[in-house]
Amino acid sequence: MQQNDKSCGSQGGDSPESDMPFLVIDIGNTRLKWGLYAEPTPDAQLLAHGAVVLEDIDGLWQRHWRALPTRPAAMLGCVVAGEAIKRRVEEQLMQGWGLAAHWVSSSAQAGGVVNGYEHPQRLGSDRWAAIIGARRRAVQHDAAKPPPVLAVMVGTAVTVDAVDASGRFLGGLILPGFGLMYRALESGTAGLKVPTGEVSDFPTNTSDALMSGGTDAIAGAIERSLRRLRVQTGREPLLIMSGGAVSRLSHVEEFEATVAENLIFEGLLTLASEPVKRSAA
Ligand SMILES: Nc1ncnc2c1ncn2[C@@H]1O[C@H](COP(=O)(O)OP(=O)(O)O)[C@@H](O)[C@H]1O
Ligand SMILES: CC(C)(COP(=O)(O)O)[C@@H](O)C(=O)NCCC(=O)O
Ligand SMILES: [K+]
Repeated sequence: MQQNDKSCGSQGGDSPESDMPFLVIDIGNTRLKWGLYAEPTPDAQLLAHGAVVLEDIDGLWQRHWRALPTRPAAMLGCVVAGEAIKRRVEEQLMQGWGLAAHWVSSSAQAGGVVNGYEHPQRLGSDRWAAIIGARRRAVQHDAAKPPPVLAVMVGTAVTVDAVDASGRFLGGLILPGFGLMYRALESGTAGLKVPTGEVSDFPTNTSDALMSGGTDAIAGAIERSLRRLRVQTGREPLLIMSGGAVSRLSHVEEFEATVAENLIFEGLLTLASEPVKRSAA
């Protein structure tokens, strides 16, 4: 997993000269993740990447970006954290590189996906990017007959989003992530503390019971969505998972998942590579 450090910046091997180095940014409710790619295409080489918790957002330029040998020529991001956080990132991009920020808004159709949300613009833009990244992987999997795909993001919240074989986003679930579940249990009860337990089928102590309960809540939601998508489409869906806490599901044996560490980046690059109108916010 590449993005689990509290605040890490790293530079990948060789940095080939590129006409159009491209920065992608995903600002969630816990962390900002960034990636610098050689060009704005989905198969571009990842030159450098990092993550920072939102409390440390003001150190992005000093601690992550200032020392990069390659200057991005443009950027595209998605942000579901508040307006204030977005501004602080925009300021650093502008002051450091003179770079104007461009942010994805969810739309009725983009990147090969038709958005089935009742109000397409209200879909979280991070979900939209992940859905577009997942659909691209389904097309890559079988270009002639792409399978339906379930895009699961395990971050602050967990989202489970279904795309059918034609590339239509059918809808999806939002549930609390591991941290939110455990904090809710801790603050809502007198006797529970955040667990460091093990997952087991029939837990026999409090820590294991909490750890297993949280894992089963999320794994169960995935299993149910997977089953519904299978029934609705009559085909075996692809299951693609990503997000900072995705490794907590790695031992779940009930389903076979592909972990795509940079699923949101893949979606952002897909969007960047197609000529569409975007608002410079
Ligand atoms: N260093 C870290 N700091 C904070 N959360 C981390 C860290 N490493 C892993 N995590 C886990 O990843 C989750 C955040 O994942 P992420 O995908 O960055 O969320 P978001 O996109 O909502 O900000 C946290 O809830 C936590 O479970
Ligand atoms: C569901 C989310 C909170 C997930 O946020 P995250 O866990 O990535 O921080 C975010 O995508 C969001 O605020 N969505 C808007 C509501 C919606 O998608 O319906
Ligand atoms: K996210």
